[in-house]
Amino acid sequence: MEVKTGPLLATINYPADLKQYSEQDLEQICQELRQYIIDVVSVNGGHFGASLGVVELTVALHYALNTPYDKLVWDVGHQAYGHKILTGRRAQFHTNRIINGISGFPKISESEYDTFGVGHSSTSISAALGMAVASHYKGENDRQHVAVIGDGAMTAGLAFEGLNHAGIENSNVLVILNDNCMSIDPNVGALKEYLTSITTSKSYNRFRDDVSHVLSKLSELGPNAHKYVKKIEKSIKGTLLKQSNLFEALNFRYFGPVDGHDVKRLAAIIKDLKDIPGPKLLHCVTVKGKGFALAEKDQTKWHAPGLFDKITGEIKKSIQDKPQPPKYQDVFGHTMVELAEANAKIVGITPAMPSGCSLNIMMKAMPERAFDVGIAEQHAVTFSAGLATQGLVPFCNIYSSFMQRAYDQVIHDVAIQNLNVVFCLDRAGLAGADGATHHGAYDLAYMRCIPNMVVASPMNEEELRNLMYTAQQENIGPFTIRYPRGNGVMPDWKRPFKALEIGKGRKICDGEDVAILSIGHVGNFAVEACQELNSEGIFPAHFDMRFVKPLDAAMLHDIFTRFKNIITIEDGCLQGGMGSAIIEFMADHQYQANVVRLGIPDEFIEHGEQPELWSICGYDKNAIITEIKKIAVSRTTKTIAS
Ligand SMILES: Cc1ncc(C[n+]2csc(CCOP(=O)(O)OP(=O)(O)O)c2C)c(N)n1
Ligand SMILES: CC(=O)[C@@H](O)[C@H](O)COP(=O)(O)O
Ligand SMILES: [Mg+2]
Repeated sequence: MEVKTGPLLATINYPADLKQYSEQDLEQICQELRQYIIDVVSVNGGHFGASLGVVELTVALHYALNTPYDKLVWDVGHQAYGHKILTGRRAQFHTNRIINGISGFPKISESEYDTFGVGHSSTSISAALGMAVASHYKGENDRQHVAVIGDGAMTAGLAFEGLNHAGIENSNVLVILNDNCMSIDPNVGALKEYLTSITTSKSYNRFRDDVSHVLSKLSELGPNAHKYVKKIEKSIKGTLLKQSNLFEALNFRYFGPVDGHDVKRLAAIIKDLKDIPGPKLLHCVTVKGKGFALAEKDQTKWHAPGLFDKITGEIKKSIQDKPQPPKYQDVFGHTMVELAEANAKIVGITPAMPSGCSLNIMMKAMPERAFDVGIAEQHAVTFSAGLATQGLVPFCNIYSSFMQRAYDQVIHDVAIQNLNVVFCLDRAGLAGADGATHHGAYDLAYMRCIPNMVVASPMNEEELRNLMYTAQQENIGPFTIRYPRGNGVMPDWKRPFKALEIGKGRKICDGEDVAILSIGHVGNFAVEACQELNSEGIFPAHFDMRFVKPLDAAMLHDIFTRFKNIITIEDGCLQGGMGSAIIEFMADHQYQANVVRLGIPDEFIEHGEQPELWSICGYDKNAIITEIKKIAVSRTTKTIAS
């Protein structure tokens, strides 16, 4: 949909166009940019509050820096809509996150202004430092390297690894800490409290301002005085400021806190900082959702609100003719409370996704037994391991793609010690509009190869509950349950718990010609496909594997004995996934069958609606029907020929 642009913004396609304007015009440009983001996101969806919060910072950065020569790295990238609009993509912005449209995150292949592909958090400092060191090797010492990182992203270990290294490299790196006290949910942890204290501490700020004031006055005494000032500054920094400021202690020159919505001041400061070599950190204080009152007020809801009426702020619900089944994440959240009420050993852990995974339901009901540990997937896993060593039963809930970051912790801290940690992997499979960075494509493959690990996936809400119930039993070892983004299939999901036999699948329907083996929610696509095929006289058998590890050997022996055509279906990568496990079983037991695997091919799948992506990857209902018809037709042809 075509959306109108304000008069100044209409003239700006690239940062060079921005530079024709005076500092006095920047405020109007910000206002038009903010309005444009509101106009487009309201009809198109996507992340919202974060981009509104950095409008001034975005304009100031592109005004003061010489991008793309200077390197600007956005952390996570969900706040980079303004950046996209100012760097050649205003006309495409209405295609944001839509299939074949532009990505919702910076992406190297999309623009030379997108210096680093993002989506997962806390990579910006390391990436910018890598670029800075490379510039130094190439002799391009006038180049600036800027990492814009939020207070939420700053809580991850990776961000501190970057700071730790940058502090001794003497490279041209400017870290801009965009501090809005928010992650998706309110930010948590001691670092957050520290940032709040330096933002609000009058005595610290007065002391720092006094020091700067005295030093600048001394500098005015002439070039010789400048030398002494540097010496005094060094010794003050070496002692007092270092002791009172975390970033100074890591060898960064710390500037701020500054008002991140004062575009003129920001542009001036960024220009000044260009002349200061070495690692620097500018602490900007901003408001997430700035300029859209409702988004400022309920920042979690407006992180990514979906479509909304930009005048009334009413968030549009998709109109369905019948009540929808619940989201898997909500079944997880409510089931946690039920299980924890009955089992005092259960605790819940999320790395910064309480709303996204619905652990907030447990955090509200039993706050002392549910932990948001910040963006810290590695810590979440090892913290869970520690809890498990003491006999507690941690349910560690992590989005499937974010779990990739904690792989060593899963193996080294949990699986080798055979600890009773339950991993609930949300957003497993193709996640939709967030695209390649967020698809939970690899979990079946990366969990299946770990000794001691049980790997299961529910086909519906009842199975999710029963798997969670089963996993809490004592001495069961590490247990992974993965389920997708979105709704299940059972409006009446709250049924009594039943323990499931580990490694046991179930037959959904018997049939002839071909056996469908599915894992997880995609089994419902197979059910629909079978219904349609039955009406055409084709009767495939269908089995819900439920567990990818251990496999149901008895069921598989029966299947391989009776069927020569097998189709496996999974919402996960084909390489190493469930279909691969079935082929391994076939080879190990010397069966011979024609096995067709449907799932995510060996390539990165872009953004789009989930059904569009399932269709592209060839494992939705229609794709299953097509595959089965190929087999059924070839069987009929063979029968006629013989
Ligand atoms: C490794 C990883 N974990 C979790 C997320 C999910 N996530 C995306 S944005 C976000 C909040 C980031 O907060 P902050 O960096 O402060 O940015 P803000 O939204 O406040 O601008 C989270 C938790 C992610 N993208 N990557
Ligand atoms: C940027 C980011 O990582 C999150 O905001 C993510 O987009 C959330 O995804 P869901 O919408 O599936 O919770
Ligand atoms: Mg934040």
